[in-house]
Amino acid sequence: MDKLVIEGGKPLSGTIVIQGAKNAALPILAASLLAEGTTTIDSVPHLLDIDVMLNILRELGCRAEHTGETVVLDTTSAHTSHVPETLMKQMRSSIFLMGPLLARFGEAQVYQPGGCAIGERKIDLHLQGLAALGAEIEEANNRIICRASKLTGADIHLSFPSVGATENIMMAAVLAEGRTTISNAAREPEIQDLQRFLNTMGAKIMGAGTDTITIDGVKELAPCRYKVIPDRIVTGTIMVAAAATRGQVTLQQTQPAHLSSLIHVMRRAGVQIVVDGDIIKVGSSARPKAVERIVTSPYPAFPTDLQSQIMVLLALADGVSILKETIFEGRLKHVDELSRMGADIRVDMNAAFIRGVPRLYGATVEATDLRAGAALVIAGLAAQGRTIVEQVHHIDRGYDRIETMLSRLGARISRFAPVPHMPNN
Ligand SMILES: CC(=O)N[C@H]1[C@@H](OP(=O)(O)OP(=O)(O)OC[C@H]2O[C@@H](n3ccc(=O)[nH]c3=O)[C@H](O)[C@@H]2O)O[C@H](CO)[C@@H](O)[C@@H]1O
Ligand SMILES: C=C(OP(=O)(O)O)C(=O)O
Repeated sequence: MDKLVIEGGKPLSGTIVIQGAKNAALPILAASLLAEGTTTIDSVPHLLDIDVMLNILRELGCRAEHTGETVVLDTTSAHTSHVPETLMKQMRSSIFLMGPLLARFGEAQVYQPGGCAIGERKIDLHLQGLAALGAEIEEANNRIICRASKLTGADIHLSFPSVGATENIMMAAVLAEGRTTISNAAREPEIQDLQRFLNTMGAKIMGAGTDTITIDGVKELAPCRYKVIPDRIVTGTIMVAAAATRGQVTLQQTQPAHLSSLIHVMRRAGVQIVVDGDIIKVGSSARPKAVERIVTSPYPAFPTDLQSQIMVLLALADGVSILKETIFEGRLKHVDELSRMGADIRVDMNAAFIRGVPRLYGATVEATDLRAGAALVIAGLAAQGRTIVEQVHHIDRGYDRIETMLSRLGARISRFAPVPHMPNN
């Protein structure tokens, strides 16, 4: 397992171009299955999750090449609706195959998806949505089989605005007969990106970005070329890293409108942020101020995917902050690791009470999930001394070579891969 070794205490400085969004690219790649032929997707980052998605698509019979930031995907010879269990287990986003497979083949044979251990992460809302469109669903042990000789539009109300369920239902409903309306839909920017992509393929979807999405089914979709939006969570991670190290960083090719809640919180913490078109400049020279209360909630509120990163800034702030996680019940595991670095944080139920300390100290810590890992990297950059972050594969799910990106900003960070064992003879 790779490790990151960080010599902390150096302010980040320089300019960085933000990668395409993992959480937009993954459903878009799955949705490409809906059209027969060659679709080209630009701005696709090199991530473990993207590799897994491309391997699943290959297993289904597609041809997929990822060169530079572009994926060329030929879905013509896709021939099976069965996603192997081993690939399903490698990430949560494997569940995105369910809607497109059902719409294209009238059947999807999948398994409970895997992914980071941040909560129970049920898929009941995905299944209820597909059932409302006419799918028959069989569940036995870990296996899920959805079948529908015909999908028919329906009015679907989500009891919670689940991002993945909204996307799966959109992807199944595009080829259904008639109109589907999703109410209490998730409003995340990645849903708007999926709508734009599907409409570029010839779908008729309106309303993404609001809580009501209307999908008028079409007979078929055509392949297209499409560019994925910038990754708002990677943008946010670098913004927090710049502030925590008291550096000056310019982030290019961002979508600042997608980060309003983070910008608001960081400004309350005393960080200077200048927005100019698609550029965000972050600068900080003083100790951050505590922020009384931050609550993670569905977009446009503060994102759960930036909760662990902002905690590092608050751990260094002057005063006491409260950070409440309402989306995933198991997403405060980084607290123990940050405490090993000198942070003073107490957890009560789903709330972290953070008493800021003047400095953190390097330690050997373990990335327990993707964003927890990113937070530990930020903590290591800001800390005095050497930090070793273990279980880096979690971070590789969402950051395209994080050490290369941070080295460009002057960070002292290197990756160490285990030396392969050489037999004596
Ligand atoms: C690939 C991707 O886009 N991942 C994002 C997506 O995950 P994901 O789509 O899995 O997140 P959801 O919005 O579905 O989940 C939010 C909450 O709803 C619950 N739930 C969800 C579905 C369901 O059928 N039943 C159910 O109870 C989950 O357990 C969780 O507590 O949105 C999350 C919330 O913004 C982000 O943290 C993830 O980075
Ligand atoms: C939780 C995340 O991703 P996933 O839904 O793919 O596990 C994330 O991106 O922070």
